[in-house]
Amino acid sequence: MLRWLTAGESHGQQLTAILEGLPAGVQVQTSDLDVDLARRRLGHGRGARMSFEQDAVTLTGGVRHGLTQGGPIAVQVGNTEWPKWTTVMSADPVDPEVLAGQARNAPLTRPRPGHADLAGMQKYGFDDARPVLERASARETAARVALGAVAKAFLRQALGVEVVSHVVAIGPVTVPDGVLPGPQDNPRIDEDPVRCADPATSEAMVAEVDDARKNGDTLGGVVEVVVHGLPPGLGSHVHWDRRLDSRLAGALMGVQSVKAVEVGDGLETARRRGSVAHDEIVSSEGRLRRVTDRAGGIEGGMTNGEVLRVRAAMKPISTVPRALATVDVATGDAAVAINQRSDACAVPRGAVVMEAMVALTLADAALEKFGGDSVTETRRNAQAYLDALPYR
Ligand SMILES: Cc1cc2nc3c(=O)[nH]c(=O)nc-3n(C[C@H](O)[C@H](O)[C@H](O)COP(=O)(O)O)c2cc1C
Ligand SMILES: C=C(O[C@@H]1CC(C(=O)O)=C[C@@H](OP(=O)(O)O)[C@H]1O)C(=O)O
Repeated sequence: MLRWLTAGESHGQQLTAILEGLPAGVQVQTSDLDVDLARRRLGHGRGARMSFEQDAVTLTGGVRHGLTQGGPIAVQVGNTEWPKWTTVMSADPVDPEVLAGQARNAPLTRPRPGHADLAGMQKYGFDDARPVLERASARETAARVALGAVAKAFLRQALGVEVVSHVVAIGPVTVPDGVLPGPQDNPRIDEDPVRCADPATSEAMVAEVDDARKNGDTLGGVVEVVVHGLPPGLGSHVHWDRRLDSRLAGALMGVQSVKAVEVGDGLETARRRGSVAHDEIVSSEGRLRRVTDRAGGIEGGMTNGEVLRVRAAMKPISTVPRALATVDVATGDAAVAINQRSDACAVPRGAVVMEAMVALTLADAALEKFGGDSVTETRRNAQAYLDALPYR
């Protein structure tokens, strides 16, 4: 079983993450984590913080000389602005007079509709949104992305699996049907500012983000994670919490701002007749293949050996510069919501987070199926299973 945990606040010293249960012998080094962290920082619509944040990452446990050792993998991601926040975010008590002199410590009492502010203040008994937004912030996703890079390395080395993603919608601008990145075609942020695999749509998406920003507004959208090379049989039909689609949906819904998850053609499939909703099976060159992949590579809660496709819909950013109506909870008066530095559209960045969540979930399912204390053992077990499959 693979387990992972994150800790840390958006303006604290650092984020901390632990991944427990990964076999020994996975080749991974700091630069692999850096690559995905850099991808998560970029994308049209990002806010000011992402232009200077360094995501200083350190592997502090579980990896030696570029190889996992079988023990928990520990990662730290430093927050670049920490020196400005040492007092306000101090773990130890601070002299109230010193705190009072800190503008950054002024209580945030005008909760943003759509953010965690108000419900979090009510639930935890705070009269200030600071402690809520510090942990609700998607800053935390940097820690997940660092772990996701490790999970991707495992999937590639054990099973030859590639996890890629692309942006399929920003606001109302949507890619045409049938656009699907191949295993080596992960849209590159240095080539496409919104990581959309269709150039014409990408241009329209950029214009949509510019227009929203100009009007003091924000946008959401949809990302698709595409996984190539999966064997059939990850997950199970036998119990609800072992279904891979259920686990993937939970993992993706666990990302800040995700409000819907679709597997394969998802909602569109619900509108079709059965005769055109499923993926007919044919025998071709000695192998069983599907003519289509409407199911998105999952049937009965298990991978079916086809390309896995899952989509996650992110709502528009709730820190809307054209501030929304709220109530100042300190006075009870009508007010405009907190408006602080923020992304205008985080969808291209969010896609990298979704990749990480899918990679971690699949690595867990792969270890459940094939086990292995070393990656060599996992690979051998997976190969023996594939070799013994009665129908391929
Ligand atoms: C990569 C990423 C970046 C985000 N950036 C911001 C942001 O800059 N400002 C903001 O208000 N919300 C941002 N969000 C969304 C909030 O974190 C999220 O809406 C909030 O935590 C409330 O959770 P909920 O939307 O799931 O209800 C971002 C989300 C993601 C995934
Ligand atoms: C810090 C990140 O995203 C943040 C997510 C976020 C939110 O409310 O979710 C609000 C903003 O935080 P800040 O006020 O510090 O600029 C974003 O920048 C990040 O992705 O690393």
